[in-house]
Amino acid sequence: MNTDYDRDAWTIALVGAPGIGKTRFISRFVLDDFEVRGRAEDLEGSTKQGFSRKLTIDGQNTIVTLLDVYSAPIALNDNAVDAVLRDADGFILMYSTTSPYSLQDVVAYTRAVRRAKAAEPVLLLVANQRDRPAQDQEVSRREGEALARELDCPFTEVSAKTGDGVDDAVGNLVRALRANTRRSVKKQGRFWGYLTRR
Ligand SMILES: Nc1nc2c(ncn2[C@@H]2O[C@H](COP(=O)(O)OP(=O)(O)OP(=O)(O)O)[C@@H](O)[C@H]2O)c(=O)[nH]1
Repeated sequence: MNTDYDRDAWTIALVGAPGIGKTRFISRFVLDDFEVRGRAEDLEGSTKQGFSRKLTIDGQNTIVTLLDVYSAPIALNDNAVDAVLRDADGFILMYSTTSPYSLQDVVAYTRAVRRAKAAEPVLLLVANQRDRPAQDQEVSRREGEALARELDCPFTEVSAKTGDGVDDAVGNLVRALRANTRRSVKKQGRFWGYLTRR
């Protein structure tokens, strides 16, 4: 039995406009279920509680906890929400491809995340609802990519409904978080080396 999951544990907060599919994304990732019912009912309406799944990414056992951060605009200036954001390791900035407004909102949510975190946060821009029919698609891939360049973070498209891209999105964010930790450990090493040489 492998017991080393908690050596690689990450908390990821989902932020974005109301009604774009954050809860369904969590349900899909944690329970492999889209319809929020039964056990998944517990996913609704939480701020601080996360929903965790054990999985293996690149051969390393991992626990990923997803937090559905309350998304009402007022929460952008809320101390309780700031505290939740501060505790998260990484962030999924989500919008829906069916809502240009939700794309615009990402900028304000990103600002809230950057304000809450002391160091530069590890971000992933995620476009949800890619399964919806062409006539419902109001935000192009190109617009998503342009915003990702502006925010200086990677970008991916998913569907919480079909599950397409969901595990890959979380996996890629975990890889970025691991790389970020290795970089800061290296920096700390250089700092200690500098101090001990003096
Ligand atoms: N077709 C399709 N519908 C989706 C998808 N994701 C979410 N939805 C629908 O969008 C609606 C809102 O989904 P939620 O997961 O509750 O959205 P939310 O962002 O958590 O909403 P708040 O809790 O208000 O912040 C639901 O009716 C879902 O069925 C998706 O990938 N594809």
